[in-house]
Amino acid sequence: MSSAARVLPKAVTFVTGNAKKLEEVRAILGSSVPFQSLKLDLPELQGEPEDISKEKARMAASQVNGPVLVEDTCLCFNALKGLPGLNNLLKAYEDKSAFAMCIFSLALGPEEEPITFVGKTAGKIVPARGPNDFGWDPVFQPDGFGQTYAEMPKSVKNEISHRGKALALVKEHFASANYTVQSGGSA
Ligand SMILES: O=c1nc[nH]c2c1ncn2[C@H]1C[C@H](O)[C@@H](COP(=O)(O)OP(=O)(O)OP(=O)(O)O)O1
Ligand SMILES: [Mg+2]
Repeated sequence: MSSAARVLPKAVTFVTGNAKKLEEVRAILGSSVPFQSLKLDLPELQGEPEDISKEKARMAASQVNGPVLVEDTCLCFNALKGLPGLNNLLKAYEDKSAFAMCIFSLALGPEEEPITFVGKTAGKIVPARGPNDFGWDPVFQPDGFGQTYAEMPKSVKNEISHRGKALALVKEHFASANYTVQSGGSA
């Protein structure tokens, strides 16, 4: 079903201070979701992941005064009942299973209810292998693979990752929502 195009006052701003994240988001979204990026100082909130993400989107949308996409990621340990935690803490537990979770929230403006998109990839915590340039990539080995995130080619990580799965939903949303940017709004 196609619906009338929703006109946005300007292009979506992806708010992050993390360059590695931005690199992956660019690679995964390509030209399917036009966006610009911006680093904002936003408080790190406490609470349920989806609530935190929505609140972050609301705050970002009011600072930008326009549509924003925000993202939070955690590595959650099943031994700790899904809590994010320090890898060292896990040494005390037999159960090394974990999942990587990514939540994006899209707020079309400061007064609009954010929409969330969640991606999860199950795996286990292993002794570090591979390049050490992005967070916990060297210690997370996704189920069904012999390599850690850090050892995989980027294209493989992006295909199967928590971020890739969440962004597939973001892409679907943009494809069906049919947003257009007001002329004069930055591209
Ligand atoms: O795919 C990933 N592979 C490995 N490590 C990752 C990944 N994605 C996030 N990370 C790390 C970065 C940060 O140490 C922590 C929490 O991330 P998180 O709070 O969402 O990111 P951040 O504060 O660096 O950036 P932002 O400005 O977007 O909130 O997990
Ligand atoms: Mg953060």
